[in-house]
Amino acid sequence: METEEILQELENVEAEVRLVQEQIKQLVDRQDQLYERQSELKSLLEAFEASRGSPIQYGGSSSTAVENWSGTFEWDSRADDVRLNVFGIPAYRANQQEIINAVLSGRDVLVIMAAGGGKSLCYQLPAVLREGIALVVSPLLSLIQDQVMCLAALGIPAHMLTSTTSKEDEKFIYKALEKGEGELKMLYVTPEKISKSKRFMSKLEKCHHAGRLSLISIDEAHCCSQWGHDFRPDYKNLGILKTQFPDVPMMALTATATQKVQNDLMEMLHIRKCIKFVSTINRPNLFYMVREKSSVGKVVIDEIAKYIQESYPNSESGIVYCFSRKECEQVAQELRQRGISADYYHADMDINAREKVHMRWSKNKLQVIVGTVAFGMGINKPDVRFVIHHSLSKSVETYYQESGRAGRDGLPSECLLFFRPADVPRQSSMVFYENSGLQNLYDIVRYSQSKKQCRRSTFFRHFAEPLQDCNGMCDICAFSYEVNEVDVTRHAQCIISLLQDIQDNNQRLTMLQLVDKMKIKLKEIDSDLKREEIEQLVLQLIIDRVLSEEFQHTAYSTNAYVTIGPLAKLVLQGKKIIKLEISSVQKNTADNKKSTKRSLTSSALEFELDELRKELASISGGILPHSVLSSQLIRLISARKPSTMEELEKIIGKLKTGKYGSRILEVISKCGNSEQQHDNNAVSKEEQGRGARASKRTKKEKAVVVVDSSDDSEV
Ligand SMILES: Nc1ncnc2c1ncn2[C@@H]1O[C@H](COP(=O)(O)OP(=O)(O)OP(=O)(O)O)[C@@H](O)[C@H]1O
Ligand SMILES: [Mg+2]
Repeated sequence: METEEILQELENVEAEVRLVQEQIKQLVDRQDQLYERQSELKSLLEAFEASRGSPIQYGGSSSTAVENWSGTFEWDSRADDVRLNVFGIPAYRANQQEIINAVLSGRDVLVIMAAGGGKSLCYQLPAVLREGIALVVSPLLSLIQDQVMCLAALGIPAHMLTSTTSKEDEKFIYKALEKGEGELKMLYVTPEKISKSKRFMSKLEKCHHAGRLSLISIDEAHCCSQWGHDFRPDYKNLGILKTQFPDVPMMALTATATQKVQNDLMEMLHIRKCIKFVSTINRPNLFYMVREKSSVGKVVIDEIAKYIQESYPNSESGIVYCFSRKECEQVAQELRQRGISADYYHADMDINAREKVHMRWSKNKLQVIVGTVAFGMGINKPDVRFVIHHSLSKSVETYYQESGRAGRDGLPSECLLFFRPADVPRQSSMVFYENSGLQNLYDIVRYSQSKKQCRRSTFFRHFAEPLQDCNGMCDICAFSYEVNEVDVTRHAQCIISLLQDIQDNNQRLTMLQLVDKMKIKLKEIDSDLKREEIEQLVLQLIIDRVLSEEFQHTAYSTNAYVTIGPLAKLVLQGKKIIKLEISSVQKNTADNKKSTKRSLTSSALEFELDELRKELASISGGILPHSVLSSQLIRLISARKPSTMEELEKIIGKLKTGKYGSRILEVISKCGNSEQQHDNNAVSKEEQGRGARASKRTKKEKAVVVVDSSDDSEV
């Protein structure tokens, strides 16, 4: 062999080795994911088998087979009294009573309950009932402040020990811990206090020694696990609490946790024998929908503005999530120009400016917050009626969390995602280095692209939970689209050979460039695929690992390119058939309109009560309107229209009736006569709104792809 020949072959062999290594890496990643899924499915199966013949697993407690936490307990009547007359809560929600019973029986408890499910009551009520001081660990100052303020409004002595606590308050708290002096029932701290303050820990030990530490509660417990979405290093050290105070019942609470996170946090907190209460992740009051996103920025904003104005004419609260800080500012400004009260929130702002925006929104003085992912865990507003994603989230889990900030009060709310394929490469170039980052992204892309599969089913699958009925609460189930499955294997082969040629010439293509080239090339095979369908196909091939994304760093950004993937060969050999879902018109029948009948507008009385709670909140030392009366209580009062203090007390309890009862009854009697008239108007307005929304959903724009790669991003 000539030297040149050897070199040539060596080069080829090395190139192939690189390719094989890449394929091995992808296969190993895939194997890991499959193992993880396998273990999730096995646990699911075990759970099914364990619960066979006994009550349902989800929505019921996983411990029902062993102990009956819904039976009668000696504290039942005291607990009922505190629930109604102190917290103003007319009835327990799923699992709350069982959890409270387990804690009051002295057991360690893990609570997995969806956002807004009512986890706080599960530790606040036992804290009131048990002798001594309950310690609550919570990750964010804003969450702590909000809770302490709400508890103070209910007359429950709660304090916080954080970086903002004054010397005087600190002294009061330390005295209460050490000597049992002063009134202190609940103490909120950030995890740093446990891991960094020896002084605090020594006071806590004294409190425990004197038998006054009643309960330890770890809120947002998923922060313990590095597999969760919000890992906090200081949460890792909280295991010390169980080691030091083994006889004090500990509760760990979180909104969502995969099996892996659950196991991890039980391990970290040393509560392996805890009783686990898993409620469903389903949020039946949320309506999920996806809309095609125009490539023209202004058109997207027009659509968002129109949607908000038509669906929420009474300035109901909402959030718009954007990809980058720059985008947040632009979108907020453009919404304002269209007459919507909106402001932005992102990590680049100083903390005071951020807090100011948050407070205006919490007090209903601002309708919409346009935020990046930085606007997250601290949000405690229960009456968020809509969450719009201007851009794609990075995973199903993130989308579930972000969209889940809607409707925490249990009332109907909407989650709308604007999707265009061009948003995918800018996300993938941010997440590709994360553990399973690309796979997680592709899962949410699958959610967004699907035209046939119920949106909810994605969440059940992701959290390894059995499917539940969607009840027409997603666009797919509500407006059964007419979908044709078209065999596009030939088109896929064409894409692969085009990419092969490009790679043979040592060139690369971005998704946008590939789609451009394909548009021309497909003419050769007489294809009538539209541009957006080619985009959809390229994305589908990436998700199905026929193609791959590859990344290259420049000084300013990371660029995503499309290359041939591990399964391309199968397609070329005709062993893998590729089908594309193409939807034509939607069947928007009267029937499915009926199934989405959601009561989104309020009656005159609800409106007046909402005004009243704002007024009462501002004269009650700046507490938030929802801690005066929740939206759900407003609905109950409007439905029952109590006319005496006694009747009102049955709905909102003694404490709230004592404080606000006379004003509430005044509003009810004033509104009595005009109510019917307003109701009629409201109904016709709602019908109009729905009609308009339905027709908007039928409208389709043509998508032209523009890849923005220079955006600054939050992550
Ligand atoms: N049994 C109940 N009936 C009516 N409202 C309730 C009940 N329990 C709690 N709530 C209300 O539901 C709202 C959400 O409760 P909470 O803040 O405890 O939710 P959470 O489970 O902690 O959610 P997140 O995961 O978002 O923190 C609050 O306004 C609370 O007052
Ligand atoms: Mg909570």
